[in-house]
Amino acid sequence: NAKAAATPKLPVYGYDMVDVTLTANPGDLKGVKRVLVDGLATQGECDMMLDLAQVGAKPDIEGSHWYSEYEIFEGLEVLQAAQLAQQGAVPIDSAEKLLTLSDKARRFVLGYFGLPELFLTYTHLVCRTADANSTDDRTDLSHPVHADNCQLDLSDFSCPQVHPLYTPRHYSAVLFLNDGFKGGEFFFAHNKNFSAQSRVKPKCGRLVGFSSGEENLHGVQAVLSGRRCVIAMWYTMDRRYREESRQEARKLLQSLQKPLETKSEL
Ligand SMILES: O=C(O)CCC(=O)C(=O)O
Ligand SMILES: [Fe+2]
Repeated sequence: NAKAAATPKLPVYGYDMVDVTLTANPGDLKGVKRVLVDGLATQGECDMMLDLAQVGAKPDIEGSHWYSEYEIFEGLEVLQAAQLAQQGAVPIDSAEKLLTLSDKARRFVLGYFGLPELFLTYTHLVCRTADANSTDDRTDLSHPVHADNCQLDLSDFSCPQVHPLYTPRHYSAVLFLNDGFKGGEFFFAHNKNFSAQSRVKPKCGRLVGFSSGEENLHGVQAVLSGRRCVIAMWYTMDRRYREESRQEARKLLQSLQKPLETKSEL
């Protein structure tokens, strides 16, 4: 494999990034601000997130206008995860890991794209599960082609940034947690005809990162069978829009940590 011989090296962005390897660069992905890496999470970490989703992810009513009628769409936010830990429904470590993994992804995107500052504005652990009515000849998408920070207008393909639906999002990333389902590929799309420019096959630890504007139209192919889980993340360079609930989640988790064992010897 000629590509393997010339695997480009990534700069190391932190002590916990040494296992992160570049899988596709903007050129491979047929766009400008796009990147694909592997190794951002270990199998153990993916399993923790899958277990967390299994217990905590709940059907998303608000999103119901866009997701496929053949799939169940469930999500969990960071504060909800911390609250589940408080109730003893999930391990504290798992709720903590949702925070640390999403922050690791943030630091990677910040470093790779050479940004001065970057804040998470929303973090969502999300699973899409094919339901009993799903058939292999389905032609719909799990997530229609869209841009993350503007509202694509299909009449003229303009993409106005309309509030309040879209807070200022500058970068997006998706950390894939599993494979073993049918369909469910992420793809970048051409403007106008929406055909795929490049595709990403989900697997544990794989991260796709990209700028959130109309230059990065993307979608998700139908999940034909099984369950596909990811951590979806949106980032902003404007600190006024950072995800407040992360602080709250962190505080709550810190209050739950066992105090250090008191030493018996005096
Ligand atoms: O799950 C994915 O691969 C992408 C989802 C997405 O694009 C979104 O939620 O905006
Ligand atoms: Fe998106």
